[in-house]
Amino acid sequence: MVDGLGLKAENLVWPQQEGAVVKGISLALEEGEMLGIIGPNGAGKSSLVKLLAGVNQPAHGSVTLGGRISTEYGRREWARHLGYLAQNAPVAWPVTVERVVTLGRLPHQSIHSRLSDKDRQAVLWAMQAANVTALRHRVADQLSGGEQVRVMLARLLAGEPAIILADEPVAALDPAHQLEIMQLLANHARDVGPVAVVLHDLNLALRYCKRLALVVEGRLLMVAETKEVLTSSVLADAYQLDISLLDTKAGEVVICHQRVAR
Ligand SMILES: Nc1ncnc2c1ncn2[C@@H]1O[C@H](COP(=O)(O)OP(=O)(O)OP(=O)(O)O)[C@@H](O)[C@H]1O
Repeated sequence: MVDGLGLKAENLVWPQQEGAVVKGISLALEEGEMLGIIGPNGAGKSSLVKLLAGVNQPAHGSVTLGGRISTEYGRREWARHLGYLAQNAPVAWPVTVERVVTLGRLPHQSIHSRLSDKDRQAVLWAMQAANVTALRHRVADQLSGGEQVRVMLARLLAGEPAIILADEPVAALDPAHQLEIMQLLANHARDVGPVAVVLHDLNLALRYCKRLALVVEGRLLMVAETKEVLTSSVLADAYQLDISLLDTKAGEVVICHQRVAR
């Protein structure tokens, strides 16, 4: 990570002050953490992550990486530090999975350079990490939705970014692959650099994220330790949900929820 200083957003407003979707959010990713971003549909989570990722520029406020404002970075340099996985990112190209994953090396290559051994190793490692090696010769746009998410994650990992921003990466995955990808992201946070992940599954948030940022109507309602956010009163406010935390025999805590009676 650049200077070990991480990613910091201050007072982000988007798309403009009038009718803003993101209404003045400040947030910093801490070293070694996997931050969960939660909140109801339409709250502004994806819009926030696109601002953090530099996909959209704020009307007000700033994003800094290692103390430098995001707009001072060239696109390749930025992409070497920060990997962004968009929500429902479709694989739009009728090329092999291996080719798609290899595109993840672009930030490390000059325009006409050939693949180096390091590039090839990174691609093989990324395919293995995202569990798509068996799919490597398949045509990417013919894969299932869940397989495509894993391919796009492999493409991101091949770029070896320090920071990962992932927008609902597990929404289309079966339970086993959900756990696999969440563990992969948690390992990245522990060993490489911070991860911010948008989640709707509160049980996954509880299990994998030490801190949660709760976004409601374009504002950061709360950013705190996961167990402080996942309480009955906070979730009743944010989602109109009645929740119970249940201790299982295996020692894990599970969230059960139902709509608050109107
Ligand atoms: N380019 C845009 N211009 C104006 N409004 C937008 C734009 N993109 C999204 N919105 C609106 O901003 C609001 C927040 O959308 P966003 O996708 O950020 O929410 P979200 O919290 O990620 O939702 P979900 O959980 O449903 O994915 C929505 O009302 C959406 O219609």
